[in-house]
Amino acid sequence: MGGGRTMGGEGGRRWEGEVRPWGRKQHLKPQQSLAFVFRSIVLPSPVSSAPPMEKLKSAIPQTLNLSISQSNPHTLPHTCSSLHDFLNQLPQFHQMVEDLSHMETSLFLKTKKSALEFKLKGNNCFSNGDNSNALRFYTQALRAAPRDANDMGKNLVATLYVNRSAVLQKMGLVVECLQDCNRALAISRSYSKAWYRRGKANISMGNYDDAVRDLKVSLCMEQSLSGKRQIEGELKLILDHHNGKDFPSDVAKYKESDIHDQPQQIQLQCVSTEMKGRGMVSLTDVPQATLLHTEEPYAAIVSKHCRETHCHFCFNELPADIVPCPSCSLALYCSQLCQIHAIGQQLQCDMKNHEFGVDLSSDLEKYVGSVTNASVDGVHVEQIGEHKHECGVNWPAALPTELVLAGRVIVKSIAQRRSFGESSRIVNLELCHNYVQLGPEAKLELHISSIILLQCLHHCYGSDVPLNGETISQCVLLLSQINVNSMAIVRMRSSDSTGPPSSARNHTTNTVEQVRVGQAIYLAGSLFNHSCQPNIHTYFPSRTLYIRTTEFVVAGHPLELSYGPQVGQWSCKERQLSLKEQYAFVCSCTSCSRLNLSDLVINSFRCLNPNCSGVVLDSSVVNYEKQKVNPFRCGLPLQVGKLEHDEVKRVASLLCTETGSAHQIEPGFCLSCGAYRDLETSNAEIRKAEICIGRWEDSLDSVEVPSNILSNALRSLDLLKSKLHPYNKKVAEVEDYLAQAFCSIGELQRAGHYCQSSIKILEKIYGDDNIVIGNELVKLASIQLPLGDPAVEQTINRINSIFSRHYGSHLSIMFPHLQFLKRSL
Ligand SMILES: C[S@@+](CC[C@H](N)C(=O)[O-])C[C@H]1O[C@@H](n2cnc3c(N)ncnc32)[C@H](O)[C@@H]1O
Repeated sequence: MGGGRTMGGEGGRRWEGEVRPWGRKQHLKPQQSLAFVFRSIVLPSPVSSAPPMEKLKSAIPQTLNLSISQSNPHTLPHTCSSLHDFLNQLPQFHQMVEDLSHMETSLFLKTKKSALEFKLKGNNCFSNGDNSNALRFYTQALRAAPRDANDMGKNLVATLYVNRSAVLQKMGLVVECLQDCNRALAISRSYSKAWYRRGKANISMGNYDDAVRDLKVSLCMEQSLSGKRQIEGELKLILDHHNGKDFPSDVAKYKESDIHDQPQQIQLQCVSTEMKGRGMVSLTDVPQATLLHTEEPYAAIVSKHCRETHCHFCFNELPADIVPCPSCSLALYCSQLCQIHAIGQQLQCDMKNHEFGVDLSSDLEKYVGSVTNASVDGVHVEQIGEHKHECGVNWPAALPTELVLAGRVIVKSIAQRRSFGESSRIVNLELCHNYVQLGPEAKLELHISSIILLQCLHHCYGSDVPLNGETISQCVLLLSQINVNSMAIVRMRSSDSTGPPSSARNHTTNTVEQVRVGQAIYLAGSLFNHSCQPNIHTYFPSRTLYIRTTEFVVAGHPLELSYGPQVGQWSCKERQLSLKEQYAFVCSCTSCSRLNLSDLVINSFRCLNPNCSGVVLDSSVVNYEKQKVNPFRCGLPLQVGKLEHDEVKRVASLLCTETGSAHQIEPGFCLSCGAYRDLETSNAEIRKAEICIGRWEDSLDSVEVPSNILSNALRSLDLLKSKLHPYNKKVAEVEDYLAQAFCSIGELQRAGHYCQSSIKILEKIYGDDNIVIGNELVKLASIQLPLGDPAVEQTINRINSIFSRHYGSHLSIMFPHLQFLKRSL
């Protein structure tokens, strides 16, 4: 279950496993093309006057358009150079580049004026006891404040950190409060208020030795008499309670050492395959749940919709004490360490203010040094600096994510090229790409996007990013590499991580959702091919890629993840179409090339013969299934090993007989007994049932589900069951919705019944140990718990076993809700 390659919405190689949240249908989303993204660029004034991409496109002469549409990697330098020459003559193109890359037009520059406005709002909220808004405004002020701005003789950023620390303390967030004090002190060591507030935070945390030292330093720094008296009072109160304890450090938030699991010594090898290009295998047998591979991204970027909620470096959720970029108002980090990773330490050190002005005892002097240097000097930071070149200009916010990611790749390549003394190319990742398979529209968009991106980078890097046919064509190919190789960094989110509902009425079940928080390029990770029935699983506790086997894999067998589509999630036809559309390849994985039971039943009809459990297929399925090799006839093992239920075998009994039979895979005819079903009539009735169910699904979001709608839905389910095969996925989906509806009206017994029925079908089409089943079992456990159903123990054990297989020792980091479920037993 791949994290997800490429650009676009759900369904691509961007979700690590299918998750079916209650009440939401999973639809195939068409790929979001660059055209779409560009059309949707909304640059707030004053940049909104930038000419839309469509205008640029329509200005391009027909002949140039034609040669671009016919271009290939060899002719790219020529077409790129011609388009560049053409665009260079257009005033609106220059205007667009100027709006995107010039600091003067930037919407993300810091200004003291707006910082002071936010500060004032924060102060007002704080005085009125409105802590959450005070927190919000101080954070806004910090985003807006230039790092060298002064406010009433003090550094404005330091003042804002101290103000925010006061709010955090009031909110009981003492660790965050202490961290903000540290940040203020890293800027201004002689800031008495910051030492005082730090002392208070240390008192709350029971760190009395530190609290006393903080207050002593604060006392030395304090100018006013009233202030001195207040600090003396506080010191007096705590001097009797010495009990030195360490406080948690700000830098502890992103520590590689938090993750104990190390990849085992499995030797992986990149091999060439006939159908899929390069691929990865292991040289030895690999047991299930083995951590095979970990890798840092070559470049990574936060998703647009997570910019305000997730750290732009490690992609974890932002805490209350957000650390903004010191140079622009766009980037946000969860800690100073992540900030340094993203922009480099240089900027921090500039801020250091070594003057002190007061004589301290050597003991206190040492203490001050340890506090004010800790956050920047105390840890080894690999300075990636991937955001540095994006600071204070519009293009990183205005251009599509994959284009900004390409910018990060190019900048890193340039830095590497410099250190290796190379100069001929701006980028060469040696990854596969899909340029030749792209349509005319997509090729044109890649040309224009590359020219715009390189213009923006050229503005910052000058001759290091030359603008010519060669460099633009390298960028075009890079974008088509990002198309097929980038992975989505996803996080599992549980809808209820706090606890069970207090009453059965209006119960909402717990669901697990995946959030796409970022997009990244992993060089070795890009060499793993796709299988619709993968044997490895990828996940991202931070921005590091982890790959683990989900089953025993013999030496030399391909190690393959899913780029999105999976057996059980979609039929073979849907998977093939999706992979073709998004990655431009015809999937030749085992599930797409050999008959398997899941693909036969997932969209099938019931046999008319009441004593037969055979499947009836429609023509679109038949066309795909007919092209597959029949493993049953060839004596090959079943590919969906976990589907060896007798009853499922019976539905395809024809296929299981090695001798063959008179029956063929033909639309409308039962594969088992050959009985004919009129699919046109069946489909008409199914459509009626679906309309009724659709109406009912729409009502699920309302507070009360009308009872007549529920009884209609139950009737529709009966109708579907009379036409569709018992393992048709539609039946599972309707039962899942019914479980949700019964939950919402407090009928948990019935909810549990439908939830279980749905899971039984999904087990047949996905296999018992698929992560999807684990996610469905989380819903079931959240129904069984309030019912006091003893079966919940077994459910939770199964969840544990499925998720351990996928996340190994990272299970508690990836899915903290499981701890809660276990405690509830
Ligand atoms: C992320 S790359 C994987 C490594 C790639 N095979 C290579 O040689 O660099 C994705 C590309 O590999 C190929 N590929 C991956 N899985 C495949 C599959 N199941 N069937 C056919 N081609 C596949 C496709 O060309 C796809 O665009």
